[in-house]
Amino acid sequence: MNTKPIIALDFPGEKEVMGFLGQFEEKLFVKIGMELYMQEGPTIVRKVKEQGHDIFLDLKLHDIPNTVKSAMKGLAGQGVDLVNVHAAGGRMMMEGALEGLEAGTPAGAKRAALIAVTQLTSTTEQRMHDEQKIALSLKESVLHYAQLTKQAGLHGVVCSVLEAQAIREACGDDFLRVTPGIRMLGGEAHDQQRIATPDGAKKDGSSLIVVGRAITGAVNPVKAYQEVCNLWEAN
Ligand SMILES: O=c1ccn([C@@H]2O[C@H](COP(=O)(O)O)[C@@H](O)[C@H]2O)c(=O)[nH]1
Repeated sequence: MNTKPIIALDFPGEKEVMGFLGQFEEKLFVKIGMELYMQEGPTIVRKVKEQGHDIFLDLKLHDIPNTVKSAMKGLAGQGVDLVNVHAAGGRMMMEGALEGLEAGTPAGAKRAALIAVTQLTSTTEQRMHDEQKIALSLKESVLHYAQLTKQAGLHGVVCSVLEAQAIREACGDDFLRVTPGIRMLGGEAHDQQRIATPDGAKKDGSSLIVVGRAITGAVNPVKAYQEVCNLWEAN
């Protein structure tokens, strides 16, 4: 898998996305999430793909197993490289997602890797206790979801950098730890709670980093991306 930092294309529409991508000369690894997909649908995936970029389609599916299986079957034909579900949907749902992905991938095409969100990087331990009524520590909860995800046969998880090393030790180095919540030193956290720098992420066991506003909100996004790459690749 491509290990370049994944840029979160959290834009309201195609015009903004193309304006952003047009500033880059190289092929990127980008993330299309709910904001963009809800506006533009599969067309934006096709158009970004046509430009030669790798795509993480971040729709975080979470429903009953049959529904997720069918939805994943539909997504499988869109030619993306990475897709995801919520681990809280349970083992049967994740197995269904994998079955749907296998069934929907066109013959001869490469199947997307499937990962599961553990605890969102915007969540704190206190909020998890108060709102989800999970009595474990946040790290234990993330680790539990990672192990459940591995048992279901998926390729890895979305977690924060703070849990990446423990997941690597428990689930093995091949099991992906995809970490959003990346900020440059002293950068504004916004709604993120469990954050780290790109070099901290590499040191602490991330396999892939997801970076949105630190790049898309920069005055010079190409320069900001290069700075992220330099820190990520330095270690
Ligand atoms: O736990 C999660 C899962 C997904 N995300 C997504 O990553 C990006 C992060 O954007 P920033 O601007 O760098 O904060 C965003 O698209 C989220 O939907 C996450 O942050 N945390």
